[in-house]
Amino acid sequence: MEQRNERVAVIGAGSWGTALAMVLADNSYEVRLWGHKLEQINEINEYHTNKKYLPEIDLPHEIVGYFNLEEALAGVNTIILAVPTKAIREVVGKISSISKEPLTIVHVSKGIEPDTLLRISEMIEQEMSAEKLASIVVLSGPSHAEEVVLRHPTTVTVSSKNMEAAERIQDLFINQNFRVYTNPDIIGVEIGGALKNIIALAAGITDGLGYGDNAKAALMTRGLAEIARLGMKMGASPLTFSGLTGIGDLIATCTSVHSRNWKAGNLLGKGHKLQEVLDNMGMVVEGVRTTKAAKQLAEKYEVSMPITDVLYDVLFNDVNAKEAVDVLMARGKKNEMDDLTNVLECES
Ligand SMILES: NC(=O)C1=CN([C@@H]2O[C@H](COP(=O)(O)OP(=O)(O)OC[C@H]3O[C@@H](n4cnc5c(N)ncnc54)[C@H](OP(=O)(O)O)[C@@H]3O)[C@@H](O)[C@H]2O)C=CC1
Ligand SMILES: O=C(CO)COP(=O)(O)O
Repeated sequence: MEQRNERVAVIGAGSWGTALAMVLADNSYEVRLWGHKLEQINEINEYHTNKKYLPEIDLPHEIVGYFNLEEALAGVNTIILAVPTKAIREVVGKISSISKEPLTIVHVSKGIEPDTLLRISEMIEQEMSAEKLASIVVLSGPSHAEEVVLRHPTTVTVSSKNMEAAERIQDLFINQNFRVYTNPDIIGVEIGGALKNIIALAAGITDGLGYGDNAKAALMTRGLAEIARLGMKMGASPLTFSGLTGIGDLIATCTSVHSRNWKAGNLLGKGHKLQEVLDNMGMVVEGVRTTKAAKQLAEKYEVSMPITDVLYDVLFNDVNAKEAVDVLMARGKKNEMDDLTNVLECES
């Protein structure tokens, strides 16, 4: 395929940034992959590998690694921002001070900032000078990097306040293996992607405790109910939670050995301490910080989020994982239709 004229810079050379760079290279764009570790960038350019994050994979030679951010951004008007939520402000601040042209920023991170309780698109809006920002687009959905780089069929969703920009990004990424949908509900898309990590941690814990499929199905179903309850209060459409960035990503993350959130939960369920688990993971486990943020959001919006509550206690108050499950099971009786009725009321 002939190379397309547009250059795209992927900012963040971890698992997801590298996988998305490969999709763009498959689509014949000139891809610049920026990372903040010189040794890793040298590895990408000399050996065409990124062994720490994707050990088995050879990268296409069209992907060029950049260590200098100014050089990576030169002549570029679309960037893919693929750093953990914790690093968003620092990295976007640097981009804002360097960029010369208005940029479309496609963020692919799944988190909420504790304390400010902002979604990632809102954090970007705060850090980027208005005159340097063309549009913000979020790309989310059930998409483990490890499968995307094998070109296994994957579906994702893009959303933005500016749907023309979202459609442009749909065209940028879509190919035979990577199918991209649009959804105008940016709140629902960002909330679903961030909060499924909490439930994936919890699913890992019950698997680690040896509880099996019934417990996991219960967590996923009741987890989606509490995500949707909060999301609707924040202004999301309930329908988004039955889409790719809701139930779709929840299934992928709660049931996959690739998920870092599931893996971390699994180790916690087996009795390991949180700090030890995080120290050994070597990659981001977004759900830990997001649990803090979601607990604060539940208080702010006065929404009941029992799974988030007990997970918070396991992570931050040293509550034993088995006791936390006992707390969930001993809650007062409920009518399952209460949540479903809320959804119908919201739709009417
Ligand atoms: N992995 C996946 O399959 C998917 C991930 N996501 C989301 O994408 C986001 C990124 O995740 P992922 O790539 O998997 O994470 P990884 O842990 O695999 O990689 C994160 C990358 O960001 C870099 N980084 C961290 N802090 C900074 C900083 N301050 N400045 C510059 N670079 C920094 C890391 O560098 P260093 O090597 O130095 O740590 C690393 O290269 C997360 O929000 C995640 O939820 C979404 C969908 C799929
Ligand atoms: O979001 C993901 C897949 O859609 C990746 O999940 P983890 O961060 O748990 O690996």
